[in-house]
Amino acid sequence: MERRFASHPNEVKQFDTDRLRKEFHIPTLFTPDQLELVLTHEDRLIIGGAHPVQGEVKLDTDMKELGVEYFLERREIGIINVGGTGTVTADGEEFTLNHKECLYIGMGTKDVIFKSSDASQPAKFYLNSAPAHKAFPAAKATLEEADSSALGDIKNSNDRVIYRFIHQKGIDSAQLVMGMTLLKEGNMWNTMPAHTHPRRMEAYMYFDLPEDAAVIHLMGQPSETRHIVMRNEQAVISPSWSIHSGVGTSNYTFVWGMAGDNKRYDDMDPVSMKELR
Ligand SMILES: O=C(O)C(=O)C[C@H](O)C(=O)CO
Ligand SMILES: [Zn+2]
Repeated sequence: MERRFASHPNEVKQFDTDRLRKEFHIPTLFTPDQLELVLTHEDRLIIGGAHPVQGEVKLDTDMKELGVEYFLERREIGIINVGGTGTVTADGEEFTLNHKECLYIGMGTKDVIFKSSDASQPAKFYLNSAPAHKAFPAAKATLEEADSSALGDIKNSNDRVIYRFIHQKGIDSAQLVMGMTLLKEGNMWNTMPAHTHPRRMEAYMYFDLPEDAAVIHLMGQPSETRHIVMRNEQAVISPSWSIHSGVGTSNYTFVWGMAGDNKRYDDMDPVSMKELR
């Protein structure tokens, strides 16, 4: 498991492209038959991917790094499948996850195993895991079951639908909030006007992007922005002091996940367009 430390906005101002990417960009999430994990000290979120192709992948790491006996002893996890159909088995209970479906597994679950249903169309399980203090039941949600809202419009090139899976009025959790935003064809902007939420950090994972396409992800304090060029199936860490927005060279989908003081999706501080620099 890779470890990333938390950052101070005054320090981040000085970063060049390489350093920005080293601290915030997660280039590889899906390696065949492996588990990729990055633990950020921003609210201790673990961001990762399980990509079982020929065999099973177990949710496991060097437990010394987490100071526990098993991965979910003091953690909860949200899983969204961005690949072909697969199964997640949590302490013997099997859940089938189709493309763009979400599963939550609570604290105290000892064994989590990922498997693809068809090796020629393998599953890609994107993972966000946050520290938890209480056990909540495992629960699955499809896009139809998620709480959704339409946002933006074609005039502003940001016509999109936000699906909330794990949140205050949906799947219950200790602190994890997770969902997905789908941009309609011809729409390239997400989260503009931008916002921050000093009560929570956030991670984005962009996907459904053609191979030669990119999303120019914006981060930083509103008056001190920087950009990170993102490719398909890559993630980016957004500290609580940072905006998180992006414009694509084509439309795309992204998974967002948050951890922090509260689970109120609408607890955001809007940034006025005039403030951005
Ligand atoms: O398209 C959007 O706008 C989003 O999806 C925003 C995220 O949900 C977010 O940043 C929540 O804090
Ligand atoms: Zn946000």
